[in-house]
Amino acid sequence: MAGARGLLLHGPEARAVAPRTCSGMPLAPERRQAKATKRKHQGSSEAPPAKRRHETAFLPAKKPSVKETQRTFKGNTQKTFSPKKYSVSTGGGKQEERPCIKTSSLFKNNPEIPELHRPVVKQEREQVFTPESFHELGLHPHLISTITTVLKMSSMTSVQKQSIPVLLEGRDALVRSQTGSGKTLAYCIPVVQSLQALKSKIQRSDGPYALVLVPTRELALQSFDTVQKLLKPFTWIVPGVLMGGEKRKSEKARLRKGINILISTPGRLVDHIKSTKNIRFSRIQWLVLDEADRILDLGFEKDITVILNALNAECQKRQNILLSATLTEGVTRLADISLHNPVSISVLDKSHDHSNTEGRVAREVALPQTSNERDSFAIPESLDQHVTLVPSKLRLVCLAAFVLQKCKFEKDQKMIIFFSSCELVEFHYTLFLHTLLSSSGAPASRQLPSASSRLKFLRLHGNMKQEERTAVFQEFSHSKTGVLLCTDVAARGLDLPRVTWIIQYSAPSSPAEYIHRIGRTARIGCRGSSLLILAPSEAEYVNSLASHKINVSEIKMADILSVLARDDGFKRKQRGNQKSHALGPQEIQERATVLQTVFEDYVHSSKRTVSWAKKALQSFIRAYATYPRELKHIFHVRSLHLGHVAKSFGLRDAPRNLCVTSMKKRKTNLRSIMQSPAFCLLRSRHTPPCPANEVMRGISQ
Ligand SMILES: Nc1ncnc2c1ncn2[C@@H]1O[C@H](COP(=O)(O)OP(=O)(O)OP(=O)(O)O)[C@@H](O)[C@H]1O
Repeated sequence: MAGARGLLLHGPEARAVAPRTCSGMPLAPERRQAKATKRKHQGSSEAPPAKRRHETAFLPAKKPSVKETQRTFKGNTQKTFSPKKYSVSTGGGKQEERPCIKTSSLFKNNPEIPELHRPVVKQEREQVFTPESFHELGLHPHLISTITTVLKMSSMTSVQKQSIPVLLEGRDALVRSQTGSGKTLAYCIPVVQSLQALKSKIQRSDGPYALVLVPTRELALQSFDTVQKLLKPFTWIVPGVLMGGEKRKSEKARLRKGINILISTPGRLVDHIKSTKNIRFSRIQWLVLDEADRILDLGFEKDITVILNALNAECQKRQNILLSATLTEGVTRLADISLHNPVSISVLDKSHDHSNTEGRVAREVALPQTSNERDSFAIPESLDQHVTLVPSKLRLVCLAAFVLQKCKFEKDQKMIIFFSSCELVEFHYTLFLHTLLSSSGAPASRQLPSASSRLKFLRLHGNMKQEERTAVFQEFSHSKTGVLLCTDVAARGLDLPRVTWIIQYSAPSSPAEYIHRIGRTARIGCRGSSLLILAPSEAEYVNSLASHKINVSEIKMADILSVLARDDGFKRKQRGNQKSHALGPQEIQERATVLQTVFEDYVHSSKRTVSWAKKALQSFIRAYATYPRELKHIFHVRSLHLGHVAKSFGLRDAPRNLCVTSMKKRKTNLRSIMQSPAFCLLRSRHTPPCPANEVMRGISQ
């Protein structure tokens, strides 16, 4: 079984992997194929020799010769440990004798890790700060004092220096600058400056003068917070946020009272446009689309059209701004229809092209039309990007070792780990909570992550209730340390201070996604690092990144695993007077096996946990099948070795009856379902919209 791939799913298991909406509801009943058909092996660099078929077999119960007990990382609970034979117990410390299991070796029959011949490319650079202060902009003195005393900022960033005067002149603009370069204030300052200066003083009951659209709820909250701070001296201007997750009734009540600067996710606004009579746009002077390309990615294009039509019906003249760190063809199209004679602002440091000129700011009138202009991205200079190649079997231990290395042995580390689906986030979050926390001195399972002072896990994804999402966002934001496991819901625009590491455990599906994920660190000139974890068969992705002027340097898997040598909690118990090995590769491998065993113990502690791990594996495969066509030669389900991937879910054997063969059909079905009016209505009523790709990958807002 370990070698079986591409098996069909049917019955209850098929329902378990049926594509879901953000709230976890099945999108539509789909016809399942009645018969299971096995796919033949196809050549792949992940395919190990035939021997592997015998590796992961459940053996009949056999009395262990030496009494063995559960391992935790503390290293003092176990009596003996054998990587081949051991008993299983629950993560909560309750011992439970199980049949003796024979596990496959983590380090045998893995595909070879290829040498990475990465092309070194010259990355685009932007200068973050300028020497100029906000005083030079001619802003209201109270606004300046708010910026300097409340926000504690003195000099402008490049994008602010370039955008604010243009926007104060009344021009439309398409603004592109690297992540964490201060784009939010680049539009908030001119909006507040112009609204406070209006001759007839704004009344709350006037309704919106400015409308800011953002793709996610967390970003809506964050932008609202910034606007609120800037408005401190101008108490007559009222900001407000609409973002779903809150009762529509209370949002309606706030709209009725009046909101002058309205920040919203597109879906929720459309909802109100259709159902709330109190929403008026006759006074709108500003329309801002922040993270414009993401708004389109998430399938909000229709919603944007509804909003533009509603605005145009009531007011013709307004200033429009589109902002993002990355631009897509869709944004250029959107710019064409929503911007009037715009200025295109791009903050690229061209000093390496013009040896005697300083980093300068490009202020172009023409919008970037060619894919070349769009496809190369500036990355903060203070961001060190890494990649590591890890065979599928070793992915989980490698991730855990990296987390332990940073968060247990180094000070003040704050990390975000990106996964491709809500299910994957939930799985790894729960697994780490029940296994890794016990190693750091916390009283084992059923403990809230915050119970451990050394390791703290949080998670954020679209299947969570809004109150929980907000609480996690706030907690991680204010925390000095911790590990946030999340979907791409946290990839855009979120300004989470002091994040030191970004891990991409699931590779992104586009360079833009890559840029935004890593952009959660190294913000506003701070230092930060990122690590992309790839399988050996995915090594070519490094070249794909290089074609977008993205440079990554390699960290060897062995170096990541070597951290296990620092913690005797992973040590294999020696029998009798047996001398401990020197901490060479052999000992590291043994310790990695101990770590893997802890995961497997937890996963196999009950039928429920096994089935939960299988569902997570299904979600992984489903997500893997949805990489865009241009990346399919790198990420193709056929190159996955199911038995090996299963191991990275703590499963000792490749589950039967997993289906990946009907993905294509399902994808088509999903697209048509999502485009149907019924689905649009459903998603606007119950959930924020997800693009077809994201629903299929299980990602939701
Ligand atoms: N002039 C400034 N001086 C110091 N800090 C600033 C300045 N402008 C903005 N910041 C801070 O920089 C951080 C990043 O700003 P912001 O979130 O606006 O970046 P961004 O360009 O929108 O990033 P992304 O593309 O990821 O959305 C914020 O914490 C913000 O408060």
